[in-house]
Amino acid sequence: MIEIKNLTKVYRLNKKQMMELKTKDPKKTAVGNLSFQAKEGEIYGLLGPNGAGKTTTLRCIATLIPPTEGEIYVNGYEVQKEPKKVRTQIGFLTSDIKLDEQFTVDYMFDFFGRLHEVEKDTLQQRKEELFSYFGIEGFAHKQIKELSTGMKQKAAIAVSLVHDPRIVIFDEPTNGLDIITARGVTDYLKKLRNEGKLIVVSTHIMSEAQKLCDRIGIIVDGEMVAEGTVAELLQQTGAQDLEDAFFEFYREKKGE
Ligand SMILES: Nc1ncnc2c1ncn2[C@@H]1O[C@H](COP(=O)(O)OP(=O)(O)OP(=O)(O)O)[C@@H](O)[C@H]1O
Repeated sequence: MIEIKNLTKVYRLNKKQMMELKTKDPKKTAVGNLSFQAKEGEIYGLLGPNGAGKTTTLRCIATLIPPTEGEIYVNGYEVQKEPKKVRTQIGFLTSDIKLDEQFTVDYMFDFFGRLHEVEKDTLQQRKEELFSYFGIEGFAHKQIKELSTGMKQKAAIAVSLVHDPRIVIFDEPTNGLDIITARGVTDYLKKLRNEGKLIVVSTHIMSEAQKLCDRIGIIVDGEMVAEGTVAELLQQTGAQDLEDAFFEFYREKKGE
């Protein structure tokens, strides 16, 4: 289970960033007072436009950056107090993941398996399962720098799942993938959910959120503006689909 209580993340901007944003304020609040819970057996989606604060929230959950204020509990472990314990519970994937270019997928999988102290036979079994599911066998022994974007993404997904985490956090899981590979990824996330795991994804693709997520939190300007199942969000707005519902919440937040 993930519990987020009043998460606020403020970035300190450098001079270049201040110039780019045309601001004199050296602080940027990316996420403000955000709270939500997500449980095992569901796919929870953070839905929001570019710059809404989705990646920042996921990175705080994954212990990659510290919250400025608030608390995040991952299966009872607080991210700032017990980050190592939190990392044993989660698999984190982001589309800008850096896999070492000169190594092979096979090597990276074994390397991360050892890092997570996965027992040798279990590691082999998981490798066979994941490589077969994502069609990685054909390029498992190629250097990462030789792979296409989609191949790299598949490799990154397999590596992030090496320790069979109870919670899977994917930042824009289908980013850069063709429709067939994207379907393979979303089907796999559903399979994990059906096995009782908790999946948290971020997306700005309405159709993906509508089809994939059991519950959705809509984020605008770092704040949660609505939360619920697709049916609940449609009911709250009287909209026909998630895109229309999103615009209702968006306009309300922006005072339009
Ligand atoms: N390292 C950083 N330093 C300064 N500002 C940042 C930093 N990272 C993100 N931001 C700013 O914080 C805000 C939220 O960014 P974030 O990447 O979390 O949004 P997002 O919802 O994931 O957007 P996208 O869909 O474009 O990936 C944006 O205004 C962004 O410019």
